[in-house]
Amino acid sequence: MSVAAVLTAAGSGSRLGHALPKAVVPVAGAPLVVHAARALLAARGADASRVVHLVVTAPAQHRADVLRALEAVEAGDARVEVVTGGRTRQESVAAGLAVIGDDVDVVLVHDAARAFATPDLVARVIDAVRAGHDAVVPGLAVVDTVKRVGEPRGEEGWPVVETVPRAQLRAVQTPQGFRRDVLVRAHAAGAARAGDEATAASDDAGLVEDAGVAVWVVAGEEAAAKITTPRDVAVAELLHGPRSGARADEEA
Ligand SMILES: Nc1ccn([C@@H]2O[C@H](COP(=O)(O)OP(=O)(O)OP(=O)(O)O)[C@@H](O)[C@H]2O)c(=O)n1
Ligand SMILES: C[C@](O)(CO)[C@H](O)COP(=O)(O)O
Repeated sequence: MSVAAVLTAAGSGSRLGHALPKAVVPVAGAPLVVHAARALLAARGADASRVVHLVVTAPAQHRADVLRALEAVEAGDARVEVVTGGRTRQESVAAGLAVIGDDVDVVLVHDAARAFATPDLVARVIDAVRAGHDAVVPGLAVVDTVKRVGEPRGEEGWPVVETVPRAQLRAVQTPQGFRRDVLVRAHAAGAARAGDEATAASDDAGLVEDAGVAVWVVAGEEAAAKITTPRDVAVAELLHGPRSGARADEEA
């Protein structure tokens, strides 16, 4: 089974507030995009399938930074390519998808912002597509009670409309995996939404659902949490940085 991946790294990282785009910000010894690329390229499905073509989306003004960062990735015989991303994540994924050949069976879509997702998670997603699911997402059970709210009332707050039964909810992560033809059709059908953050899909599985195709959830992992704010970076440094190993040694 031939697998390609689109690694989204074209966002600005406005909530992180760093001078560089988020994907090239160094965390735990390497830029986020490098950690994410390494996990994708290290993964092996049960039939030894692996990513043979990695397409990374970069901000137009920072293509050179992304290319330079990726020089640190040992790609073996996999092809690594950088394309310019779009105005939204959906547009960026579409730009990546456009350069993937039709000889590819499975496409993974992964966020550089989920830099510490493990190769095991990547392999789990590949295997679920291989097992016959058209679209697969990793998900975690929701630990908070979730309320649906109505329109805000000034600065005061929001009225609660209902409590959503959380046993049925999953917080969805990346990498998400798709049969290539299914993902291409879903992006084509949703293309009119792509240019504006207000209408764009927040994940690729959402586009596939809208196209009437069933989506399957496999177990996600805490390591695949999205790095959005400076606090997330601080947590990632503690969990994955050099001091995390030192602490483990001290405790042993
Ligand atoms: N036009 C865009 C916007 C986002 N992304 C990517 O989509 C992923 C998820 O987006 P998010 O975490 O929201 O990143 P940013 O858009 O960079 O962050 P912010 O919303 O804080 O600006 C990231 O890997 C980001 O690089 C992308 O490739 N193209
Ligand atoms: C794709 C995603 O990571 C799944 O949870 C998420 O929807 C990305 O959202 P963002 O608003 O673009 O960060």
